[in-house]
Amino acid sequence: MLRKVFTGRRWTVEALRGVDFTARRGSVTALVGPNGAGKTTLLKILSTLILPTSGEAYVDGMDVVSRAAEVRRRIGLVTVSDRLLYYRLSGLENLTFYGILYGMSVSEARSRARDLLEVVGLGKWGDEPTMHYSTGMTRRLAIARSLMHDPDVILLDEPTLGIDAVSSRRVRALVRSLSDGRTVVLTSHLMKEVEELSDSIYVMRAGQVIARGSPGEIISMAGRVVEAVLRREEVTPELSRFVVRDDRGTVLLRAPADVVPGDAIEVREVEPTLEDAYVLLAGEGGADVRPYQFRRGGAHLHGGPV
Ligand SMILES: Nc1ncnc2c1ncn2[C@@H]1O[C@H](COP(=O)(O)OP(=O)(O)OP(=O)(O)O)[C@@H](O)[C@H]1O
Repeated sequence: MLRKVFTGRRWTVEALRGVDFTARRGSVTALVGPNGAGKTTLLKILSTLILPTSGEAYVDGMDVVSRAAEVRRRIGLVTVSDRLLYYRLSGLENLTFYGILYGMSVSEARSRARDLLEVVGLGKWGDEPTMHYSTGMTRRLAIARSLMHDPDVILLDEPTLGIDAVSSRRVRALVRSLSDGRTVVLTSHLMKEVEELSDSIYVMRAGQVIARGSPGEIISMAGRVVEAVLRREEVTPELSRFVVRDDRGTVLLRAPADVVPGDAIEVREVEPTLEDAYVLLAGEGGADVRPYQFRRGGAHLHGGPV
């Protein structure tokens, strides 16, 4: 069970309170949860950027603490704030530079960089300084960079944050293709994206995993879901997280059937979505949901026990 406590002189934050995590090769695993749930902290531990306070984490069966250097060689990390690109350099030069840092010869690095620019759909832009790239293009270049050393594991923190719908589609298609033979772990707040992309989902809240399963399994945790129109005064604080539209006087909810009051103005059963399950699990009161049972302690990225 992984724990991570951040401490200052006068404060302590328990970012991970005993998390058990396994991601499999050839699949996309998503970490979802409200702000502060501990998703990024978990990614940082898996990528050896920070040390766990206690517990173990493995990548390909290797302990991220005692074998950090080997783990790093097997991991590609893509984060939201990309300060690792040199804006005056072209996409090709940026990638080549990283290839050289990974020990490749200049020609080897340049050739791999050219190939990867094609993979991420930036072939035509390779010679353009990256300061001219859009946010979506920069994100794709960051993904290409994370692939330079051909890692087995790709960790992506909010890969489509801040990019437009068309670019997001390209990034999602790219992420999906990355899982071919690799282990992909991503965080996202977009439940549609998670539903579309992932094979396995961990729902985190306040440093703990409160549910995990395939998208279908997580969706089924929402039970029967209805859309209901209520008078505004009927919306209790417990119901407020289910509100999807607030017109004057009446309010539209999407909620589990059993929480909707019997005297609702209108009730209609709908197909549950991942977002419905997420709102139920991770929203206020989500802590009431009992955590699922886990088989082994620690965190594993493929190769670990299942
Ligand atoms: N370096 C740090 N020093 C102190 N506290 C930190 C540090 N990094 C994270 N935390 C705290 O740990 C908790 C978990 O943060 P984390 O960034 O892992 O959450 P998250 O699930 O990724 O959230 P978000 O969705 O907002 O990215 C938060 O309370 C955060 O404030």
